[in-house]
Amino acid sequence: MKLFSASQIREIDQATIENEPISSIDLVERAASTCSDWIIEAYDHSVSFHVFCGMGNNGADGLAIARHLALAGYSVQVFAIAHRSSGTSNFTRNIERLAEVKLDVHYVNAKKEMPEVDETAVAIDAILGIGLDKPLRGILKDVVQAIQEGYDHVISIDVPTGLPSDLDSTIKLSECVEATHTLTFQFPKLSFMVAGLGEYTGDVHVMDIGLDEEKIHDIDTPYHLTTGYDVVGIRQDRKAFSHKGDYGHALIAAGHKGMLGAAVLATKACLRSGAGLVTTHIPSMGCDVLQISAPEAMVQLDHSETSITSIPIPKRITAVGIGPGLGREKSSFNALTALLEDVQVPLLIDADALHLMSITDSWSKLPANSVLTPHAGEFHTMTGVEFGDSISRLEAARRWAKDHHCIVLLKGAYSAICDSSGNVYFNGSGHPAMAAGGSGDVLSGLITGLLAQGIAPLKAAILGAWLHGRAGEEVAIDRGEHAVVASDLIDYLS
Ligand SMILES: NC(=O)C1=CN([C@@H]2O[C@H](COP(=O)(O)OP(=O)(O)OC[C@H]3O[C@@H](n4cnc5c(N)ncnc54)[C@H](O)[C@@H]3O)[C@@H](O)[C@H]2O)[C@@H](O)CC1
Ligand SMILES: Nc1ncnc2c1ncn2[C@@H]1O[C@H](COP(=O)(O)OP(=O)(O)O)[C@@H](O)[C@H]1O
Ligand SMILES: [K+]
Repeated sequence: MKLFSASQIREIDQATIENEPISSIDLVERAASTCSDWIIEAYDHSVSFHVFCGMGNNGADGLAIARHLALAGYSVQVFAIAHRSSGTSNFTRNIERLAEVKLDVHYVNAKKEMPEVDETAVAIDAILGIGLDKPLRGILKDVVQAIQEGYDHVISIDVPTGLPSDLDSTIKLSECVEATHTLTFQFPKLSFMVAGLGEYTGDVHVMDIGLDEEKIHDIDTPYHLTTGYDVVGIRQDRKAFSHKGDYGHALIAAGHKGMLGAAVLATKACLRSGAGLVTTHIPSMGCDVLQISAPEAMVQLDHSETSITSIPIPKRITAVGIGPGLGREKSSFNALTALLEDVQVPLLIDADALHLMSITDSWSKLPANSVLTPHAGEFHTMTGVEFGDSISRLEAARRWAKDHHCIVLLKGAYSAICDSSGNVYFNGSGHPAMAAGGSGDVLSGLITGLLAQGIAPLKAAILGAWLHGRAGEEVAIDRGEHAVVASDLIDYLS
């Protein structure tokens, strides 16, 4: 799915109005009825809705939603926030239409005019959407604060009020509605994808409002969100007369004393990727551990008992993954450097291997099209980008992928897969249950196995991240989000 900036979304809105054709007021009506349908499905009549509306089109959506909910028999109160002297024509027309359901509008000019809140009240935030063009001040700031303080449950329409939609917005986040649900029109907004901003949306629900498909197709954007639809066909169905040799042979180089579990996790995930054969190179002390926990894998033992010191590449290997639990010893660095010179097949670099390359500044040796899978900490070591600044981190990852002709899979809640042409594919699956040690080892084993099957590096990264996240979602349902460990993810790979 393509993701767009606020100005591109306006262009698509406009194209819809002109080409369908549909009037702006009818488009607002369509947007509002998709939201009210969703709300009616999700809430019974024991709740009462306090609908807060700005004076632009987001507010117009709110007024129309209020009308639909009143028609459906809900208790509804409507509050218009007087942040400017007059509303848009869509706003004014929807104010008039409230008379059809005998709803009054309460204009809020000061915080003290906010309603009393009881435990049945659910706030609907239709104050500002993609039109946010400056930080909230005055009455807007006060109202957002009052919503934050007063309501446990908030449904934001399109965008939580106060949240910039774009990644390059110059508006510093100050006051912002923290939504329970965000009903967003047609596309999640770019800011939803990054830490520090995405937290404000709560659960995101995409409302299809039938925007112009041709325009969506024609407008270029570097940003994409992977959905189940996007990964269909990346991995081919297995052929009836195929054999293991048809599905590649992966080499995993992982583990040192005290971190052999990382090698086990990566190996088991690689086996579950569909790769025909998996060989794991480990320190010799790991032999029994690996053979018992992953009997399907072949083991190649290092001369060293406790760490990896050289990595011969067996014949007919079709992809190599290096890094999980590798350790940071000089001898392992030497093994890594020799591997970089020898390797002729797709390569994935993760974890300690990324660290070793960073502290020795060995990036010039990186083979083109390699897949790197850093988390924020590893990416900080690679580039020096501050840990807390998710937008700069994303930009730096895009630059890095371009400069080094590689794929950077920046891990996080919406992992960002950056390619060498500047595209970013956010991963749309996943669950916070996955925020636990070893999850990343599973991902790197899985992607290595996909590379081994001949899937191109970008597609392997996209599919691997998707399957990994789906496993997290499924296991969180079955085990409960607190009890998930990385091994569980392997059991749920499909
Ligand atoms: N254009 C269309 O036909 C559609 C628009 N839709 C809705 O329209 C919204 C966008 O509408 P608008 O462009 O009217 O913008 P908003 O309703 O988001 O904002 C209204 C106006 O408030 C002002 N404003 C922004 N930030 C402010 C601040 N911090 N302090 C004071 N004033 C501020 C701006 O002048 C802005 O244009 C979308 O988010 C969506 O909810 C949907 O109904 C779908 C169709
Ligand atoms: N809140 C979250 N939501 C979705 N996925 C997450 C979340 N937190 C972590 N993950 C995923 O879990 C994995 C964690 O990887 P990583 O931090 O490298 O773990 P480790 O180093 O312990 O193996 C990544 O793939 C990341 O995308
Ligand atoms: K809003």
